Amino acid sequence: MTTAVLGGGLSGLSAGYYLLRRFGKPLTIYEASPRVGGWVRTENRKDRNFIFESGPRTIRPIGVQGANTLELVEELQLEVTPIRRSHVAARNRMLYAKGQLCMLPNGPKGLFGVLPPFTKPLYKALFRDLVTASKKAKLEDESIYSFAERRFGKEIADYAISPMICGICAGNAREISVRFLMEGIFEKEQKYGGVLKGALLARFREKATDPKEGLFAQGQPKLYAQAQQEKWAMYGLQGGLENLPKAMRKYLGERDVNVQLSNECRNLTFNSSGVRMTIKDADVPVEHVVSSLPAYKLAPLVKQQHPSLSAQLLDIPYVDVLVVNMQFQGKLLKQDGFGLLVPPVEKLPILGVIFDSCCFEMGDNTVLTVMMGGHWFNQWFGDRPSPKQILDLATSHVQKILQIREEPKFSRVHTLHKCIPQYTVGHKRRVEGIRNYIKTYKLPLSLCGAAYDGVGINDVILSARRQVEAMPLS
Ligand SMILES: Cc1cc2nc3c(=O)[nH]c(=O)nc-3n(C[C@H](O)[C@H](O)[C@H](O)COP(=O)(O)OP(=O)(O)OC[C@H]3O[C@@H](n4cnc5c(N)ncnc54)[C@H](O)[C@@H]3O)c2cc1C
Ligand SMILES: C=CC1=C(C)c2cc3[nH]c(cc4nc(cc5[nH]c(cc1n2)c(C)c5CCC(=O)O)C(CCC(=O)O)=C4C)c(C)c3C=C
Repeated sequence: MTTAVLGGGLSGLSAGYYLLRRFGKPLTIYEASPRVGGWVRTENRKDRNFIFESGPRTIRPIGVQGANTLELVEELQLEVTPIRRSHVAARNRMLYAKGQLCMLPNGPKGLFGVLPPFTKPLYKALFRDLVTASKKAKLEDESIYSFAERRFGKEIADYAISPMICGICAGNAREISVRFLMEGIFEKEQKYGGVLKGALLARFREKATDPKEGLFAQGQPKLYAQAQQEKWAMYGLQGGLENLPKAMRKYLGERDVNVQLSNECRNLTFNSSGVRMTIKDADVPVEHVVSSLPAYKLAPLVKQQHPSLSAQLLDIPYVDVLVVNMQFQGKLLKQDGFGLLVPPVEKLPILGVIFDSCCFEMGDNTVLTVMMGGHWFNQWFGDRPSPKQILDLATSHVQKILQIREEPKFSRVHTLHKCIPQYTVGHKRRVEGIRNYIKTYKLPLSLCGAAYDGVGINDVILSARRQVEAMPLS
């Protein structure tokens, strides 16, 4: 079967990897830009011993998705930098709220004291869940904010859940589906009438299944076993995360997979023998296409023949994020940790700050990444400030919150346009609708990537694998 992949981000490269494994060649990956990696981008300042990441920097080694990525990392022989659960970056996560830096609890003891910004011990929120009956009418979906408020109260929704949503999709918890992060918890709550009740009763009443079953023919990946044994909370890659797409490109290239850079796909026409792709201005026929493109980029390609599919794809919204990387000379942080998030109720123009030089060894440097915008991009940055204004805003907030007097020695400002999809209420149904359309019209098209099955690195790699494995063999 002749296959093509659209997009050379992590999901497209993964689709290439799994297609090669399942179907062999011929296989071509078309990438619009002159590089692979999509949002994964590292600036490695070897001369000064620090790294700037404008996209992701860590991966979680958890669950089936985590094991799957580690299998790939092992196959590519990449050098990982584990962050163990005992590491300060895994233990210390902070909020900036009510004018102060607040450490989030990192163990059961933290449930019993009153920890700012919360005004009551957290066990009371759990008690509330235990004694609050669920609504009689079962819900298909709701926002993660309304779920958290309903079960645990407004304070948890404002100061725990809302910042967490900012730190994963730069989104507004009042719009994001509870199924995005808490599908299992939500379903048990609906079934058993409470989160704690659900967790306890499901233990006795439901048979546990191993979601990894069937995924690893030769047993679970060695690196995954090592991560579990050594209690990794997350990991990065030596030299930065961009080494992952670079290594994938090299691996595919060495096996004669054609990775065509600066080759944008401009149209797709489906016919009885497959698909005709318009790549730049040339017509290229293939039997099956795997698209890893953001949904809003795929929409115009199918609009002519399938306007309804195109409209459904456009129903998946995206947000813009501003990323400001800064390097300071010397160790300047008073409190080490992964970083801080700013709850949206604080109404500040920053979403949070990541303490890169605490997560990874960067010599005598303090490296920070400030993230801004997301759901609130237009509210704060609608009049398109200059990079200098953005840098000044980020610097002044870092100086105030972290009590740093210095100016950054090096900095970078990136505007990431439509970089992260928003799984708003009803997302799961929306994706089912899109995939059902493709099935009904028997289109030789598979969809993977951040738009559909999860926004993290692990999710997009597994999404590619599952889509390739679901393709018919001929
Ligand atoms: C600021 C930020 C921080 C993040 N942090 C983390 C983190 O810490 N951990 C984590 O797990 N995940 C993180 N993520 C998420 C992670 O980066 C994404 O899950 C992942 O990069 C998405 O990969 P993708 O291949 O699905 O999409 P993309 O990276 O968007 O790749 C799509 C590719 O398609 C190409 N393309 C577009 N149109 C066309 C066309 N018409 N023809 C051909 N090619 C085209 C694009 O140029 C691009 O290369 C973060 C994301 C952002 C934005
Ligand atoms: C502490 C500050 C953080 C900021 C600021 C932040 C911004 C930010 N993150 C994403 C996208 C993702 N982040 C992911 C993981 C992740 N992010 C943080 C913290 C901040 N993120 C942490 C501690 C983690 C690790 C998760 C954990 O261990 O609990 C992920 C992957 C999620 C997954 O399922 O693995 C994504 C995706 C954006 C877009 C963003 C911009 C504001």
